[in-house]
Amino acid sequence: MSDSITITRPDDWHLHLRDGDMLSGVLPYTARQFARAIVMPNLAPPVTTTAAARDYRARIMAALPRGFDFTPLMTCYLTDDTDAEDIAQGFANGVFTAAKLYPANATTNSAHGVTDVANIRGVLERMAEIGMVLCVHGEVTESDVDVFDREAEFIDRILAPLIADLPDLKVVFEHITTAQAVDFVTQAGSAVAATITPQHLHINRNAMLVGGIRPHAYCLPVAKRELHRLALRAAAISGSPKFFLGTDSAPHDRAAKESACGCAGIFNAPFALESYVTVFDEEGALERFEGFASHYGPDFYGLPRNTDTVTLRRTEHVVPDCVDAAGKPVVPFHAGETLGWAFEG
Ligand SMILES: NC(=O)N[C@@H](CC(=O)O)C(=O)O
Ligand SMILES: [Zn+2]
Ligand SMILES: [Zn+2]
Repeated sequence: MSDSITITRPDDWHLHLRDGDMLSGVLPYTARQFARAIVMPNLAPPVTTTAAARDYRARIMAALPRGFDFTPLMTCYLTDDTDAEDIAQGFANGVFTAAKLYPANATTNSAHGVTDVANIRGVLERMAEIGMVLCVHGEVTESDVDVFDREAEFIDRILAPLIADLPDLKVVFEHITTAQAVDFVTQAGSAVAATITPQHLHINRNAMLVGGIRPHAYCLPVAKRELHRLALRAAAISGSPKFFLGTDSAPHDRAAKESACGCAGIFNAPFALESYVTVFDEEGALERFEGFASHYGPDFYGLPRNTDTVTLRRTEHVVPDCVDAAGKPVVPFHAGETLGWAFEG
């Protein structure tokens, strides 16, 4: 039983950094562990143009404390009116790394999202030509579809036809939560990959609903039955380069979560690597952690792997009930639990 593990420094391929005080408050937690992160564009208003992404990236860099080496990789929030020329130029200029498909009203700040993928067919075709990755929040939004079925329905109704139509388009099916998504990604060609969050490896829907309603376990896509969690764990530790790390760390201040209509999102940035490595350890797959955390993401995006390393050590520590994010209290994932691994840097 090894007491420590040293791996190539990881990147986070799905992250919400927010803006303003919240940005300053949460950024150090991510920058402490990760070299780069795919930064989600669902601000209010969303980041829909190269100019807006350039400004947002500058605000992120201004919020980064001295001594951290961190590179934000920006994404473009696709709308029905996205200009293919603008995002292609943003990609060519190194402002955009990817573009993000939010089905309209699927999740937090997605009201300006795409109402029908047919409306962005030209943009997606252009992205396929230039090799720009499409990140997807994969849930349908029809009111007659049960919330627990929305990801599986998305595969059948939207994703499978899209991939058949544009087989060269690089697609990351983000924060997958179902066995159906695991199967779909496994069987798809090499242009299709998926990210997996720590929470979906640790919790099923009971964690949210048994013994009281627990708003800090609520995120979208919502955690599913145990059989899905087990399928996700098997995928994460499989060694398949199609599955890699994306935390979907999504901070909301405590009051916005503990509400009659609580926001979706789990803030896992403070102990993200500790959370993931626990899963690989429990599964007896520590030797496959580095691929998932540090290799398959950059390989898929066509970016170089990081060259420095980080170390995690087997040490018990209790996760605080609440952390401060520039004056705002935010409840972290695993609050009050004891984790068996600590990040050393
Ligand atoms: N995952 C979440 O539950 N919430 C995210 C949005 C998202 O990734 O869908 C957020 O921005 O809060
Ligand atoms: Zn999402
Ligand atoms: Zn997200």
